[in-house]
Parts: sequence; C-alpha cells; structure tokens
Amino acid sequence: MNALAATNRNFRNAARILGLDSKIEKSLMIPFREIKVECTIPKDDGTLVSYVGFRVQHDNARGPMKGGIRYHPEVEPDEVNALAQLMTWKTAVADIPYGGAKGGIGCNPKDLTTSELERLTRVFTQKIHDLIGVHTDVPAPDMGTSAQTMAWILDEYSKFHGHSPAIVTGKPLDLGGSLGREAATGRGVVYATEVLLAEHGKSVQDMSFAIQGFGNVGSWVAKLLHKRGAKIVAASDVTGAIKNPNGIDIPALLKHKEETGILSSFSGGSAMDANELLVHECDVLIPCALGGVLNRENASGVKAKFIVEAANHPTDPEADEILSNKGVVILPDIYANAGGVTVSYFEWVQVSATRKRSLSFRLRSKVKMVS
Ligand SMILES: NC(=O)C1=CN([C@@H]2O[C@H](COP(=O)(O)OP(=O)(O)OC[C@H]3O[C@@H](n4cnc5c(N)ncnc54)[C@H](OP(=O)(O)O)[C@@H]3O)[C@@H](O)[C@H]2O)C=CC1
Ligand SMILES: O=C(O)CCC(=O)C(=O)O
Repeated sequence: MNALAATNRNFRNAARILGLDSKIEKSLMIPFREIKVECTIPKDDGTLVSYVGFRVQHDNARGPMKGGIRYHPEVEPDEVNALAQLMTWKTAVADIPYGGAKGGIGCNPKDLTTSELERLTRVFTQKIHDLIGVHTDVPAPDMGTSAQTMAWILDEYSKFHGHSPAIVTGKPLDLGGSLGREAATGRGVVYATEVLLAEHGKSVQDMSFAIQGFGNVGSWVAKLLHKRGAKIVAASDVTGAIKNPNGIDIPALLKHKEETGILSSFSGGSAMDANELLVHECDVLIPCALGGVLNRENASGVKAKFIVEAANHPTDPEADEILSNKGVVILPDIYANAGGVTVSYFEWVQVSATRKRSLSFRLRSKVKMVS
C-alpha cells in the first residue's frame, strides 16, 4: 500500500477512536508546507547530475517541526509526507515540544563519493535554508545520512544565518552534538522491547530475535540485545540475510560489516534470501530498514509473536489486520523508535542553552568594556 494512504488510514482510525472533530482531523491530514527542489551538482568527473530534494513540514502546533533527512533511491513525495506526519504523532507520543517534518533526496548515496555527497547536501541546504530554522524546522539524520551530513547542513546554513548549531541534531560532538545520539534510536527500541516483553511475563534473554537492516538502528539494536544475553538468530542488510539457530556472534558480525560493508558474506551463519528474514522462525521480529516491508503478501507467513517497529511504518494496515488476527503483538513505530528524536531534543536544548549563555557572556563583557 502507498505509504501516505497507509499512514492516513491509521490516522483516521485513531481519530475515530479519539472522537476527534472531523474538521481537526481533516486539517491534521494536510501538511503545513511541502517543499520540492531541484539539486544539480557537478560530479567528480565534471559531468552534471540532477536530483530532487524534498522537505515536508507537517505540523507545528506543539513546537518547531522536527525530523530526519533521508538519502535513498525510493524517496518520493508521498513517502516523505507519510514520514513527516509520523513525526508529528511521534513527538506527541514522546511528549517533547516539537511538531513533525521529514525530508530527503531521491539518490543512492552508495553511488556518490564523499565530495559529491557534500556538494549535494550543500546545494539542498542552499535551496531550503530560508524555509528551515532553529525555531521552525530542525533536520536530523535518517536512512543514508549521518552526523557528517548534519555537519555540512550546519556549515552551509550558517553561511546565510550566522553560526547556528541548533539548526540540526545528530551532528558530530565537536559541533555541539549529543553523546549517545547515534545509539539513541536503537537503545530506545531495546528499552521498549524489554518493557513490552515484561508485560507479557518474558525477558529478552528468553527470546530469539530476527533483525532486518544493519545500519544505524539495526546494528545498535543487535549490539545492545546481544549485550543483554538475547539470541539473535537472523539479520539482514540490502545485500542479503544470514541465519544461525544457535545465535549469531554479533560483535564478530559488527566487525565484518564495518570491514566489508556486506553482511551476507559473514561466515558465522548460513545465507538466506533477505525477504525470508521476515518470515523466519523467531520470537521477536524487529524491522530496522524500509517502510511497508510487512504487507498482505507475507504477513500470514510471519512466525514471530512480537513485532517491534524500529523502522518507520514497516507494517501496512492490511498486514496489521492479518497479524493482529493471528495474535501477533505489534509495538508501533511512533513509540518504539522515539528514542532518537528524544535525544535530538536534549541536543537541541543543550546547544540552544549554551549559545544563549555564550551570547549573554559576550554581551556582559562588552557592557563591562564600555563602562
Ligand atoms: N536514524 C535514526 O535515528 C532513526 C531511524 N528511524 C528509522 O529506522 C530505519 C533505519 O534507519 P537507519 O538505521 O538510520 O538507516 P541506515 O541507512 O543507517 O540503515 C539502513 C539499513 O537498512 C538496510 N536495508 C536497506 N534496504 C534493505 C532491504 N531491502 N532489506 C534489508 N535491509 C535493507 C541497509 O543495508 P546496507 O547496510 O547494506 O545499506 C542498512 O543496513 C528507517 O526506517 C528510519 O526511518 C527511526 C527513528 C530514528
Ligand atoms: O532525531 C530527529 O530529529 C528525527 C529522527 C527521525 O527522523 C525519526 O524519528 O524518524
């Protein structure tokens, strides 16, 4: 199902349960602003290449709009709209004073060199700099982007608006980033999983896990679950999946992924098709990659008793229904993966407070000098 149709359908159901006024319901389904920009850059060999960048600002009733920037070939307007809407609900569920936004560029970052990625990020920032702001819309990393991407945005934005460390979160520590932001989404997913299992009289040590995606979120989930004694029986990235019924040696897999970038060539397990991971024998399935991966085609084959949505909207509403009828317990994305944006909020407050303190210090020094 189309990502926006799915998100709207879930929202309409929630609005019905809440008894929300139909006019408010309608207004909350229309984004505050949709931005679409052309980003042309010279490649390293001098040829020009063009990409389309998006930023959707969904709602700011509760505070500045907040959400990641994704670099992925499948980035398109409906998906970004859906992700922006989810950010509004997520920041509300986490009770942090933010609204929701999301952005992205339809590109494959693996096909671009570091200098090409830098140029692309800077051009995108030039195109949207007057529509984002430290008190209006604050980007962060998402799929295919990192602290380095945030550093480029910060630097480019600051050329127009003066040094503005609060314009992005998830930035490097040296630029005012927060300790723990990189691990925060995965850590939050693990905390949420522990609480969910405890409610069902279980613990992570008793359970077997399958993890789809081994990037920022998936690798931290695997690392932290493994540390707690959980058995991870399957893991995947875009190159494929591996399984080991006795439990994968996660530190060795992390090292292998870091060194080769290819999870599926890991020798500590047997290879399996990436899609098979979703229907693999396990107690807990944790999708940590793309949206819509659980759908009406594969939902009836899911063996897991629990699904923790670390990715954004990994479960189509149709799959939701099939899985719920099977008694599978699903922990929704807007709760399960809210650890990232929560630490982003701390980073933003921290850097805003530091800047205010340093400005007032400079002002006091000036006043002293004058008197
Ligand atoms: N980063 C954050 O703080 C937050 C992220 N999220 C959500 O979590 C999800 C993952 O984000 P993040 O970890 O940051 O992204 P990354 O880009 O760091 O990692 C994405 C991972 O997914 C893998 N992948 C891509 N396509 C497939 C596929 N078809 N099958 C299996 N694996 C696949 C990638 O493989 P490969 O390594 O080979 O490229 C990579 O390992 C997204 O839905 C994102 O919106 C939610 C909240 C916050
Ligand atoms: O940290 C942030 O501001 C946003 C994280 C994000 O994009 C998400 O939660 O999906």
